[in-house]
Amino acid sequence: MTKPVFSIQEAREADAYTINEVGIPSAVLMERAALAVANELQTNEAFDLSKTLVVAATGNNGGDGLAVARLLFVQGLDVTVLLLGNEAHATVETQRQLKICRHYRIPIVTTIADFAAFTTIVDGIFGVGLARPVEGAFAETIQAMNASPANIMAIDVPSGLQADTGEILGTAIQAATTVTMAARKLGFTAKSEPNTGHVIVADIGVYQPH
Ligand SMILES: NC(=O)C1=CN([C@@H]2O[C@H](COP(=O)(O)OP(=O)(O)OC[C@H]3O[C@@H](n4cnc5c(N)ncnc54)[C@H](O)[C@@H]3O)[C@@H](O)[C@H]2O)[C@H](O)CC1
Ligand SMILES: [K+]
Repeated sequence: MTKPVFSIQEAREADAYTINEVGIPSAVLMERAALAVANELQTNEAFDLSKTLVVAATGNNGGDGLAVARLLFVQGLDVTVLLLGNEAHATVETQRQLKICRHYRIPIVTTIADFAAFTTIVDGIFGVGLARPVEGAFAETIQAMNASPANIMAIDVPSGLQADTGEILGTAIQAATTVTMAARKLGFTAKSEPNTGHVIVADIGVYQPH
């Protein structure tokens, strides 16, 4: 039986158990995570998908974001990817998703002049891997995303929120909706509602060891 709320540790253990013991490839988990996010974007009327920006960093949260961008793109939707961080540091799964986005020639940029030009923004910057206060270009990007009129969809954790404590590490995304994988996170309390927005738990086939 899987607990309804995970700590970061439990999320990582469940992820590792599913991949290494159950044998479901991490790429499958990433695809299921992306499908859950893309489905919510396409069925929730709060999200106007006329012009979507997916902001991705180089961890697996970014990989989820890149897969979301591709899923929207193949539906004929107008999608742009803003890639943050050093691509050379990207995880294996995120490198795979970058390659797929490039196959489809999805626009991938490293700067955005006007975030207000977008009707929906997807936050694929940091998930449970947030390890220190957000600074520099990452902080500026989060602040520009929050300042835009677009509704924000956060993937797994609103970036900048510490998923165990609900603490804001420097600055954090203010999402309309967060689609979180496998279980709510400990830090998703009433106090962090301005950052998480409405929380949806996606069953992506990740369960705790039993
Ligand atoms: N739970 C599941 O079963 C699944 C989760 N998925 C997604 O994977 C992320 C976790 O991915 P991970 O690579 O561990 O880390 P993140 O992408 O969250 O980000 C960490 C990344 O960013 C760097 N970093 C951390 N803090 C900072 C900072 N303050 N400034 C700059 N850079 C920072 C760090 O070095 C890492 O590179 C999870 O949230 C889900 O979205 C799977 O895709 C599907 C299954
Ligand atoms: K995120």
